[in-house]
Amino acid sequence: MEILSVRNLGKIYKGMVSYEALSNLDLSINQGEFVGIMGPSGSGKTTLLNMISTIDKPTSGQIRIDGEDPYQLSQDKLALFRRRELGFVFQSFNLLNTLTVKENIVLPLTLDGVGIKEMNSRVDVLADKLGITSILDKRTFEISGGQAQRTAIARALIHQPKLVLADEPTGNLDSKSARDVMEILEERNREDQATMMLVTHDPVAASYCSRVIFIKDGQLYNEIYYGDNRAAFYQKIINVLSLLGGTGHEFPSVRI
Ligand SMILES: Nc1ncnc2c1ncn2[C@@H]1O[C@H](COP(=O)(O)OP(=O)(O)OP(=O)(O)O)[C@@H](O)[C@H]1O
Repeated sequence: MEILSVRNLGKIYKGMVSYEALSNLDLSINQGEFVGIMGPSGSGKTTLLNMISTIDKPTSGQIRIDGEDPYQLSQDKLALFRRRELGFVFQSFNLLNTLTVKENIVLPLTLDGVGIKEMNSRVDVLADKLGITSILDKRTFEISGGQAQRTAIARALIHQPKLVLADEPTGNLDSKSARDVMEILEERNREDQATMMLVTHDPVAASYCSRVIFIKDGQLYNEIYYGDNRAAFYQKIINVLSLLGGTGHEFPSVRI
């Protein structure tokens, strides 16, 4: 079943000089897929993510999430749609520092008026899966970057959204924590069929996806699927990146 459908998407930033950041982009993500988006700096990844996460409006084309065109919704319904149907994971974690880990995780449920018992049971199950049970009562300044990102992932998954959108989720982590976070995302995708789209510069992170889509100059460049194993997929990703161009800084060639 198709969860995300992007058709003929175009975005022109208007200013002193207009800039076409995306043009005629088609993309579709099925239920249970874990899709990585890669491309050189300035290729349009963030623009695409902003359109899908309903933060910014496309200039042309159409986006449907589970059959719904979010841009046809009123402002109120759009806010509700974003909160209920989407989950977000950011590079900078975006946790609220005045709240505990647990309070951060249940925030989407609190806003939706879910009962305490239901909330507690969902947190317990998810915290166990993510290995953060022992830090649930800590404040965010008392936990590590890796633990903060796991907390953010728990918050993104707690309301069982249709689509989880992750923007460079490993960007602020050391390589060990980055792998842990990717393993957790991959596990939740595989075991719970959580549908995910991840924008990343990191080929190691991308190698945990089931498919990687490459964008160049605002257009689809190529896509590759996970084959037999992660090492081989990583190598395929590196090969496409080297064809795409870009600097070593943009695409760190960390070995697996
Ligand atoms: N608000 C804006 N106004 C004008 N141009 C913009 C705006 N936002 C982005 N752009 C331009 O659109 C193009 C695509 O930008 P975008 O941020 O989507 O790229 P990206 O692939 O996410 O890059 P990076 O990997 O560096 O984050 C770039 O050339 C950028 O300069």
